[in-house]
Amino acid sequence: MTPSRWQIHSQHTASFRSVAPVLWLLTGAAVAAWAYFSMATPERVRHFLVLHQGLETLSIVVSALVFAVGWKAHSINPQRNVFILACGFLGVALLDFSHMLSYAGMPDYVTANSVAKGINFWLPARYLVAVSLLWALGLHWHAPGDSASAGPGRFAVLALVLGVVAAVHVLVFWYPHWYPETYGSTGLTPFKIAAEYGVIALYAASLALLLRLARERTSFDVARLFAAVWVMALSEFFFTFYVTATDPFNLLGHVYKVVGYYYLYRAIFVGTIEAPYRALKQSDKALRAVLDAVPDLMFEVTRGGRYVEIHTRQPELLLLPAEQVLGRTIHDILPPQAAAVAQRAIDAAAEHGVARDFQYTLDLPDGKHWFELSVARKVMDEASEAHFVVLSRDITQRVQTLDTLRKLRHAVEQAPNSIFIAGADGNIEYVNPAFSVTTGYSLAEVVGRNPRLLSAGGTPLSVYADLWAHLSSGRVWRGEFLNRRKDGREYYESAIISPLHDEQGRITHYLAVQEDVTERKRDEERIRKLVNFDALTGLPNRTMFASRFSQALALTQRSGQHLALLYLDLDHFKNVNDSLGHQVGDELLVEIAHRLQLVLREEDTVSRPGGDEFIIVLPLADAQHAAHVAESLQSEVRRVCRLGHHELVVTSSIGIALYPEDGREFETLAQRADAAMFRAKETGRDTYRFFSADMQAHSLRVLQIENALRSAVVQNQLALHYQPQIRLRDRRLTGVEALLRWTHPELGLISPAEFIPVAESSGQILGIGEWVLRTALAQARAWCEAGHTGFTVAVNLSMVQFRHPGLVEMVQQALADSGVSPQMLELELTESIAMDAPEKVIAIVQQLFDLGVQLSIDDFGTGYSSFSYIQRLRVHKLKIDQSFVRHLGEDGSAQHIVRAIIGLAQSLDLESIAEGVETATQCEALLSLGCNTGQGYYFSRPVPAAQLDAWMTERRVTLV
Ligand SMILES: Nc1nc2c(ncn2[C@@H]2O[C@H](COP(=O)(O)O[C@H]3[C@@H](O)[C@H](n4cnc5c(=O)[nH]c(N)nc54)O[C@@H]3COP(=O)(O)O)[C@@H](O)[C@H]2O)c(=O)[nH]1
Repeated sequence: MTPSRWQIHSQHTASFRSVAPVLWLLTGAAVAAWAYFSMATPERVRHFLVLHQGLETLSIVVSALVFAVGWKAHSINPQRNVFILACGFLGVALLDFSHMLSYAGMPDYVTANSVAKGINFWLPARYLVAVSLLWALGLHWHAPGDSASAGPGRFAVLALVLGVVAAVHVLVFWYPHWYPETYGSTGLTPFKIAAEYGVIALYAASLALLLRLARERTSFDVARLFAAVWVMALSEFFFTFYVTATDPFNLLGHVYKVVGYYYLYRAIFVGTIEAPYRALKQSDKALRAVLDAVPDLMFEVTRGGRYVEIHTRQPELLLLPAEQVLGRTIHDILPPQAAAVAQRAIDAAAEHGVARDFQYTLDLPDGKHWFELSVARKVMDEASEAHFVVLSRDITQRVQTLDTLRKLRHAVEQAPNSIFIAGADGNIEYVNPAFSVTTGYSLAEVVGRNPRLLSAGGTPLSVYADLWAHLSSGRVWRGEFLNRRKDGREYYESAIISPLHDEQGRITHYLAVQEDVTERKRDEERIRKLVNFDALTGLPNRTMFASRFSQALALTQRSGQHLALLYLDLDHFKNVNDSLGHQVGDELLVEIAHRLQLVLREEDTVSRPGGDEFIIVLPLADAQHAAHVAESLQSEVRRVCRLGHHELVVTSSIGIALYPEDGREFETLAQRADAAMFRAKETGRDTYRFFSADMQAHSLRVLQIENALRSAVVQNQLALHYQPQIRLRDRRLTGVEALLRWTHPELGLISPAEFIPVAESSGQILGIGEWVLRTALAQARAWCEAGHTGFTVAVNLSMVQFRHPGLVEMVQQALADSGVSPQMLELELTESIAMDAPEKVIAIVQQLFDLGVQLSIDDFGTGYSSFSYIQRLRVHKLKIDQSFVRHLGEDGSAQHIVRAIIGLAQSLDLESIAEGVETATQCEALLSLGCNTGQGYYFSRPVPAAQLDAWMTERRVTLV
């Protein structure tokens, strides 16, 4: 900061403060003395001469000291100002000495003494002081230690001063008349007074220079010099007042002169002697502080490693106390390995001047420490033995930190996750190898670039907004980006980005740890699809459909409208599977699923709960809309499907249930749509049906039967009736068919056509079927034992029984248990059984055949079995379905079918039997067509075994 015009530099403030009181006092005293002695004629001072001589001697001594100090200081701190003052004061001392010897009252000094002679030496002395001061102050003051600026040398100045002094002496001794009169009979002459004022004027000029210098930093004590000049100026005033040479003004002037000289001496002494020493002390202190601040162990050793000096602030790092180390060598103190390293460092320093980075370890009480040596040869004179300054730095923490950093670097470089570090400006500064592997960009390619170069453009802007909101507030961000590799491939990356802070808490970098999660996302998507979608068709599965249904229901409920649930089942899909294989069946399902979706709106959902069934929810749909959609779906399904080289036409049956009329929750609506779909099947297929009240009643009835059936066997509610099978040619009895009858105490007689399907769907048919077989065999045994043989007892096998793996064993066991000959047992398989899994069926039929039982295919003509397939089935009879027999005689087509079946049986060498024969016409027609056997009400209704005996007797039916 630049001080204001009059402001004293801070360097001088304290010094000025210390001299100010003295100056005020002396000035005040001078004014007071002047006032006091001016009022009355001052009296002569007693013993003036003694006092004068004493004061002069004092001032001569001080002047001599100024010279001595100033002259001698030149060798320490050469300053021209100082030696000018010193030389000046030598002259002053000599002139004052002559002034003292010339004083009146003293023995004559070369020539006769007088007051005037004393003044003649006095005045040149004063001018010499004033001029020396002005000259010295006018020069630039150098800092201690600087060499003197160019100009006359100190001997030249000394010679000049001595010359002036000599000239003054010559003038005063031998040419006093050249000198104007300075003292007369009335005291001081005007010349003398004017000369004194001239000195005062020179002092004033010096004071002005000093005030100017006080505003700057200087190498000398401005305040004391100012005090010296000020007091000397006061002294000069006294010398203008006195009348007689012995009055008080004269004495006071000498006193002030001595004080002034003292201040001058102090200023010179402080500036030249004290200041350099103080500076030296200061620098020594600073050096020591620097040494103390050095954190390292510092040794001075010889070439051989002998310790000469030790300096440390951490004595605990020394292996021994310093006093025990000094005088010994590194080989005495350090372990051999460390000593060898230290010696190598010293040798290297001896050769090159400096040696660095020599490391060794020491086992200290608190563990292993690493030290690093720096050695420098100490510059000494040639003759002395070479010394070396050794700095031993404990780098344990640095080594450990470097070790940690190395591990961290390896961890980052070998991390499987891609990592990058960006600066505060967001530009990349570092990427690890995994980053390059993932992105395809090398470190050099991305350094200085913004990470947005990876963006594939698909990440929502809100993700970036959230990212920067987190980072700018110093928080960690976790999220996902859709990025693009260098080769253009897109990938998903999950990222954790953290801001890195410096000690002041400012964000300096960003650290991103990222992972390519593309595969994981694909897996998740696959799992999501597996969990929620049908693997074959890609349609929502049951779980997903339930969720979509809930949404649709909620939407419908909010709007107060209707919702439709449709159950669609493909008609005779099984035939496709069986005849063309499951591959084609699957392709057909995929195609149908696709077609269904084409018909539906975006808000509609279709699902495949299994097999060839599809369930569809239509939110905000009334009956009319549902019917319209059902028709569209059916016509879309009905279109020809081209699957490979196959051309298929399939139809579908649809059941429809409406919310809220038919139910309020999914289960109820699904059950009712299913019931409606069955009704559609029953009513000829390729149609749709809405759920109705009678279907509801039917469902309840099914439930009732299912429950009641569970106790039917144990409660003895079941019975078998037998219907005769008559050979048409001779009306002989060839067999009987066992037909199940169930009489429930409350529900009454229930037809097997009603309860057998319920027993099948509830799984109870297995137990019931076995009961039928064993009961029929028991009856057969009874007939055998009664002598009625030569006919078969036919038992119906349900599809569920046939599929059961233990069927053959069960039949075998029942036969064995009954003791009935297998030939007497006939098992009726429906044509639909025969169509199920052909190879498996052929195998089971073969096993049953091998048991020796008779086998017939029931309801023949209603299925789709081919000639080649029937040929491979080891059966004995084809049983013509009663629907064809019923229309014999009235319907030409029925006759053709019956003829065809009989022809097929004949060609395969099988028996043919017609069921449902109710009239003689039918009987005749069958006979004429070549049918072997008939069964029907025309011969007999199914009757209990006891009645059958009576019937045989009554109708005189004979056994074969
Ligand atoms: N798995 C089992 N199925 C069985 C068993 N018992 C019967 N059934 C099957 O139930 C269906 C209905 O049987 P049912 O009411 O007994 O009807 C049979 C005859 O009564 C009836 N029939 C016989 N003759 C005539 C006739 O002249 N007119 C006429 N309208 N109906 C007649 O036909 C049924 C015989 O059927 P089928 O077995 O195909 O020969 C029926 O499908 C039975 O198979 C059983 O124990 N197990």
